Amino acid sequence: MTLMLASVADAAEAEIALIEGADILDLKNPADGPLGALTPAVIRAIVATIGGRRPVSAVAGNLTEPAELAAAAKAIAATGVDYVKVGIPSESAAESIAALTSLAAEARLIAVLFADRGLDLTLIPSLAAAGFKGVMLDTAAKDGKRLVNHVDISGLREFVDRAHEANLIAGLAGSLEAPDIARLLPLEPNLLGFRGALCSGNDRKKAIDAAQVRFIRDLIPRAPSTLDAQDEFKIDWRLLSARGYGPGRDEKIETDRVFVHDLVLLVSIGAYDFEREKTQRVRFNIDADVRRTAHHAEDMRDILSYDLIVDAIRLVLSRGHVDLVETVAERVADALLAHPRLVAIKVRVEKLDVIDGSVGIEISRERASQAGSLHQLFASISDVAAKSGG
Ligand SMILES: O=C[C@H](O)COP(=O)(O)O
Repeated sequence: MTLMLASVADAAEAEIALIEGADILDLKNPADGPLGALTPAVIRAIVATIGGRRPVSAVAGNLTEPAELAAAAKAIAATGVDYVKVGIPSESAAESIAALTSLAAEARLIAVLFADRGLDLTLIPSLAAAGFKGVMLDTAAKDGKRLVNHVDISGLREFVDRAHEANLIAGLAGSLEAPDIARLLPLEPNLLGFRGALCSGNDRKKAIDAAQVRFIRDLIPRAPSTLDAQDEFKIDWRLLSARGYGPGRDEKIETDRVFVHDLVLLVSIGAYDFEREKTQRVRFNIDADVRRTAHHAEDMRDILSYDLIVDAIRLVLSRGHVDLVETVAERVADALLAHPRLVAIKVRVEKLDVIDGSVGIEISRERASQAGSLHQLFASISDVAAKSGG
């Protein structure tokens, strides 16, 4: 499952983040760049205040010289935090990893790579070999550009997948905003990290705001044990389903339609040999029937964003050549039906360069029942927990 990491600057902020449900408290000085460190004395005091109620991480500072970085990380590890986040400088990555290897044997280190400083995915196996526990992708320049402005959705999936293949915790951060969350959750990162989005005016140097922490928290599914406490999951559909009840196709569910129309992308598709050597234009039309909330939609908690549909298409296409439009349509429908709010979907995929006109497929798929949606949700949570060893 995906946990919420909240970066906090002092004990008061840590208490707010803890009360509002952040899963991991990350100690840093946001006034001093992306990985500004607090002093060991301040970190010790905050750790004592938190008193083991949540796991705590702390950053080692914005350092580029390997020996200095290792010494700073060692001092932070000695404060009693659960994890030390260490920025891996792109100019001395191999040397820094080597300098941190002995500490990695005795402390839990999370490497931070920066998406805006030339992301090098080949570092991931080296981090695993050096004994790091995890790797986070973040942005160094806090200049309004978000993580997805630097690495597209298929690149982010590759980052998460490579980290999991190396048995590392995978984290994503970098001026993430509320609409980013639903887009990143399908990639199944173990952590999503936030600072700016939790603060007044989305300004990471200002104080944390309890309402904003709550808003972000509400967008990330909680652990299964707390799911039943959420409004959306008050009915125990698993229990009802086991007893033979449950809303099926006949039950009227109020829906709204979210659509993406006339999206044309260059795709490697086709069963002929000559179609493997080039891309061709493919038009996508998607109509998704989405379960309506009981109240008027007011923020990201109430909707399914069209971004999710575009991302699902791009993720399906990023897997490489596909012979059939039918396969693409089924994969897009499957990916989107994993979203618990989606009730039914129509996917139309047309090849535009085959004849003077278009050829293609239109499929309609619907969720069998709400019990099905819950099954999928729980299955995906246990998959991630298994991947992260937790
Ligand atoms: O570790 C996560 C970072 O503190 C994220 O900060 P940000 O959301 O302001 O980029």
